[in-house]
Amino acid sequence: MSVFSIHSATFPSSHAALSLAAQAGEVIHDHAEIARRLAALGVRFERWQAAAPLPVNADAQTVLAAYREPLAALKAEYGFQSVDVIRVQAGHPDQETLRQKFLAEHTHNDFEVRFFVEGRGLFYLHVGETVFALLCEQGDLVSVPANTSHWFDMGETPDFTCIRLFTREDGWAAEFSGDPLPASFPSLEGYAAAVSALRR
Ligand SMILES: CSCCC(=O)/C(O)=C/O
Ligand SMILES: [Fe+2]
Ligand code: NI
Repeated sequence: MSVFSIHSATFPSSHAALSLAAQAGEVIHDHAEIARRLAALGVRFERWQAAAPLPVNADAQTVLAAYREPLAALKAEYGFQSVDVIRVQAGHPDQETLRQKFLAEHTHNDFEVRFFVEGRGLFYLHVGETVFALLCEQGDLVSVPANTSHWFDMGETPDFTCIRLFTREDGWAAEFSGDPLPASFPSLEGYAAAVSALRR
């Protein structure tokens, strides 16, 4: 279940799930409603299905082949120049380096498009004084507009595979803000626990 929630950018908690539950302004679970709210921010959020079942831990070529048609449509629509597949699971040799890189607030001068082939991850979008948390899961396609501040948490025990599309040949490039804001927000695990507590 994808989840979208809205916070003040001055959210004071330090990884406290209960305090998130108490302070979250609004938490939305309905995919169509999440998509509608995100569209107002210029974010595209869709649910996709693989044309064929994918073997677990399929290689990049197999993953890209499974989504050939929707990817071709996206490339035609936006002129993407390069595509990659990123898979990070617990025990990945670069797990901590990658986690810290994506946890740092950054922007791209490029439109960021990510499709979750497997697993899950948590995007935080920082727009003005508001932070929007978006828990993405297998099947979710999300775009982040160029120059929108954001960060991403894969969690302490990461498990995700994403297709990433870039409008530049050289792929991932980011500008880091150095803003300490991400440290005051819950991790993927803390966030997931808080939203499931809210549903009980
Ligand atoms: C969810 S794909 C890995 C993270 C990434 O590429 C990115 O740009 C996060 O902001
Ligand atoms: Fe990014
Ligand atoms: Ni800021």
